[in-house]
Amino acid sequence: MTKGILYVVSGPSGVGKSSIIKNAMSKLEGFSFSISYTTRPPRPGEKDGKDYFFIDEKTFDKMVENDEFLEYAEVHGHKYGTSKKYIKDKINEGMNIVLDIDVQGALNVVKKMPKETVLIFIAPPSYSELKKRLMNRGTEKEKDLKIRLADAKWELSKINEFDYLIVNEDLNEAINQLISIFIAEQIKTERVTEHLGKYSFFKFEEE
Ligand SMILES: Nc1ncnc2c1ncn2[C@@H]1O[C@H](COP(=O)(O)OP(=O)(O)OP(=O)(O)O)[C@@H](O)[C@H]1O
Ligand SMILES: Nc1nc2c(ncn2[C@@H]2O[C@H](COP(=O)(O)O)[C@@H](O)[C@H]2O)c(=O)[nH]1
Repeated sequence: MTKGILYVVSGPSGVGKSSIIKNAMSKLEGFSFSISYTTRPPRPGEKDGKDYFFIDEKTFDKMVENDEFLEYAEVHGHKYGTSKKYIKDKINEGMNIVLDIDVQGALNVVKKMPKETVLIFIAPPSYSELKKRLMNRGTEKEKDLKIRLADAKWELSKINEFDYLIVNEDLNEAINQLISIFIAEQIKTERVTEHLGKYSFFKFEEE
């Protein structure tokens, strides 16, 4: 069975990761989104089991103790983690998985699953545009907004560790670029040649 690919989409808070991922995934089949666990309180309109699994600190710490996370991190003052079982099961079933996680998390995932992981960084056209997007979204209080913008500086310094860089200036262009990465990675020679059983061209037979 062909293994799935783990697409890890990362970048500063407010850059547009969720907007790009949701749009790209709505246009493709065979992709599944990994819903993270978090101790952050839900925002208005967010649903448990759809946007995140919203859990308390005690439950989160218990999951860490039980080794249930592929990776977990404290991000902008809250804890976030990726389910190890979900990822391993889906990848082994041949499903492609999309993760929306922070930069520390992304770098930890690639260490654990280097063969399956594709790292994609989403950058803003400028720092002031990032600030504007976060402020317009209006989901964070002044204090949290400052933390997210301060964290962005470190995150942006890690761009070179990623396989792909998308600058999200025009949203539609960014969506198309993500879709292109998704598709191109599926036809990488190293992935295709592992599963050539059903084709005969490589046998150089005359028909
Ligand atoms: N290209 C764009 N131009 C202008 N606004 C954008 C663009 N892309 C996304 N936005 C807006 O920026 C805001 C932040 O986007 P989004 O919530 O998708 O970011 P995010 O990276 O997922 O944030 P977080 O990491 O905090 O979850 C939203 O209000 C979204 O509508
Ligand atoms: N390391 C991880 N980071 C995660 C995970 N799930 C989400 N995130 C990242 O957290 C920030 C903030 O998200 P928000 O929903 O509170 O705005 C963002 O960068 C996400 O990508 C995870 O499981 N692990």
